[in-house]
Amino acid sequence: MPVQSQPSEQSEIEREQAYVAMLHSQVDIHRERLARELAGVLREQAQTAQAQAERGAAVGRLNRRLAAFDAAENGLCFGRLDTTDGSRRYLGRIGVRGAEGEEEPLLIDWRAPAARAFYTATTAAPQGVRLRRHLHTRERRVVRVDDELLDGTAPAPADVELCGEAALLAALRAERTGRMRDVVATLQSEQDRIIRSPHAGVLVVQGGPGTGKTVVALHRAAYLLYSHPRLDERGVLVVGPNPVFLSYISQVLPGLGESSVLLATVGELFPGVTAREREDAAVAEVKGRLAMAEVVAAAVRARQAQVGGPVEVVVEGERLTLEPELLTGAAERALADGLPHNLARPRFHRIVVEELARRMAGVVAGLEEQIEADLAGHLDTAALERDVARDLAGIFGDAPPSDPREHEHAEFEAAERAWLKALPYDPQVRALLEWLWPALTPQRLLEELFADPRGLAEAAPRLTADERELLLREPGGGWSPADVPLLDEAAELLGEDRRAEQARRAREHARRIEYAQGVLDIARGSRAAEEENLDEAELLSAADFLGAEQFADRQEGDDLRTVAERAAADRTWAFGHVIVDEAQEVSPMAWRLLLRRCPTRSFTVVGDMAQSGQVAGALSWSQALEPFFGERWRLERLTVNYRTSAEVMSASERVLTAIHPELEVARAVRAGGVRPWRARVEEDGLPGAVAALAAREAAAGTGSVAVIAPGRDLARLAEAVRAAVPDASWGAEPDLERRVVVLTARQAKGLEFDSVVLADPQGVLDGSPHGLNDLYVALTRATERLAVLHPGEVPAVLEHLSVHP
Ligand SMILES: Nc1ncnc2c1ncn2[C@@H]1O[C@H](COP(=O)(O)OP(=O)(O)OP(=O)(O)O)[C@@H](O)[C@H]1O
Repeated sequence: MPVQSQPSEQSEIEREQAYVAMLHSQVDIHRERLARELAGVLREQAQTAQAQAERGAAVGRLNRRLAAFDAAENGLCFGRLDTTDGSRRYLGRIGVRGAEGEEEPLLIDWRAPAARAFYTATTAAPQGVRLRRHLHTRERRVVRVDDELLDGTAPAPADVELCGEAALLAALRAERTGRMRDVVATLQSEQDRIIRSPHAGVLVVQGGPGTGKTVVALHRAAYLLYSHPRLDERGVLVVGPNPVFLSYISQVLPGLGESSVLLATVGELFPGVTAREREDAAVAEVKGRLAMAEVVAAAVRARQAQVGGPVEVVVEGERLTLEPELLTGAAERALADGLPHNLARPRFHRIVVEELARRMAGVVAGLEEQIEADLAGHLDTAALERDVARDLAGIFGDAPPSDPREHEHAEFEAAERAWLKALPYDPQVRALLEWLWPALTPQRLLEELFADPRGLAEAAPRLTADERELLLREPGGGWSPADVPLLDEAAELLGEDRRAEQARRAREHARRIEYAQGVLDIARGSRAAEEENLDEAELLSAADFLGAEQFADRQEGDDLRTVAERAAADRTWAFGHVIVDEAQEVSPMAWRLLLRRCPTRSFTVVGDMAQSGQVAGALSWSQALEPFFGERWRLERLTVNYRTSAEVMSASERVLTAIHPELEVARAVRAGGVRPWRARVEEDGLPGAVAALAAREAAAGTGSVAVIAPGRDLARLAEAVRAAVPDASWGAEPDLERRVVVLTARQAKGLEFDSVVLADPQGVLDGSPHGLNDLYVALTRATERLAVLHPGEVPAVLEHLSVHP
């Protein structure tokens, strides 16, 4: 272990205080300048659409920079590196430049290459670093410094070396608040390597509980946004397993000054749909299977003129028959360029209307012919007329008269054109076209599919009858998170016919121009009236600068939403990078959705296969990712557990072995905590015992307490806990900032608490086919204390815990 020297002299702290104070005043100057610049841009008149877009971009950029300055207010500067060549660098949450002309920055951003040694220099490989100093600050005050000398005077440790061990352990010992914090000051070398790995391609990070996978994922988002400034425009998507988890991590990126990041569950990624319906894990599992892509595609195909026999329509009393082959041919032509359903629809309709028009024109021509033929039976006047005309032409040398068939053809074409115009308004024809090829929204397609046992059987022949039964439901019941990837799949295949919307916008725009013209005319009119009394300068008005169109554009206003807000509202938004946390939870159908959100396939995927709670969860990363990325992904591992004490980790060891004998338990950095224990309680006494223990834990310290229990028993236990601790929180979206929360293992995924009371481990095991994984998640949430209360026998995997006296 490197030497941890605690400079006793107050003077060291004072010295650093002076530097930190100077940094803050410099930041204040920059901030003021930025605020002035922003106010100036907001005052500017953007007169064209392009200028408006540029103004919007400038406002976004300045706002982001101001947010970064604000976020850096706490912990602005947290480190110092002294090198063997005598130079010194300060590191912080943002970079701070000195006065004009000064080359060296006053503070180096933690993401800059020059900051890297702070996270990676070790006694064995000091990289020219002599001293690494951690500065602990409270608001703008320096309260402590921790030093490590890497100059070779200390022996290299035999085990893995921690960077800034004192600062790290202090961070890990701090009580949990219900919100994750950033750890820029104490990132470890293996984490740093992953955070800075190249942006392109797919990076998979496997690590046991508490190894900092979430920490790495979020700091990587901040790193990528810093080192690839263009990413700011497309934004980064961070996907988490549930809203509770997202609220737990929600402060980290804003705290790092990054706002171009959208945090969402997969269920939140279809704008306009709130997927809150709960459903059985078995139903969600079927919906998540890759085979569902084919089911949705078949359901769409079934709505594209798939008829069992000839189709008839009556127009003006005429019965016309369309053969199935004709309709199939029309469908193929409509889809020829790979158009989605709703965009191919007008084409299909046109082809069918053309056919009907041709037939109607033919019918009418046929009728005329019939009448003429009847007349000809009496006298062939037409032939006679033709002979006379030919004779006359021979006498006077005229061109021979045109072939009457040409005339008939022209008549036919005119009739056809008339029908082409008229048929789309014929109610019967319209009904037929709508039936053959309806306009579909993803919602309508799925609601109709899931309400129709026959249609579902045809679309999903590879599912068993029982599996199809799981999918059937009444329409109008709302959407579940597992429906969202299906809606997205349907949206891709259906496409959106935006012509109506575009026409509406065009009309609206024209109306605005007309209105603007009126305003300008009034302005000019009133000026003419006042001209005699006013100076030239005072006469300048909107009318002098703007045309009606520009004026109308200005009325429409700028789009000042952040990148994250715009991305959240747009299903087709392409993110620059996607981070998937707890990725072992992501179903194949959800992967397809995520791939669409990032066509460049730039992904960071973090998770732990041992914590998979999916019924048909993938057993390995290869199995999970191969269908989407093939072999094109890199695997990194995190091996050190920062959350859980060695004692708590060893309590969960047998569970891990039962799940995946080949997975190694992550090495815990902290030992010497409280030993986990178990106690048997009477079945009836479980709620009372859980409540009493939760109340005791809450009273014992200031840290957070979680009761983790099987879903089927959650309400009963939560009520008992609330009787003892009235402000305890539970439910669909529990408030993590309360001292005591009651959760299922599924809800607790990714979270951590100072103390965990696990109620009824057998119930957790029995609650899902992946009960062992859920139990593993529950056990590994504790940072300090873990107690297990079991009604009846203890599950074998927990037998080794010491029994509470
Ligand atoms: N370098 C670090 N410095 C300080 N704290 C750290 C560091 N790395 C991780 N931690 C802390 O360890 C805890 C666990 O981190 P995190 O939640 O990222 O782990 P995880 O691998 O995602 O865990 P799980 O799989 O159980 O969800 C958090 O409190 C985090 O702040």
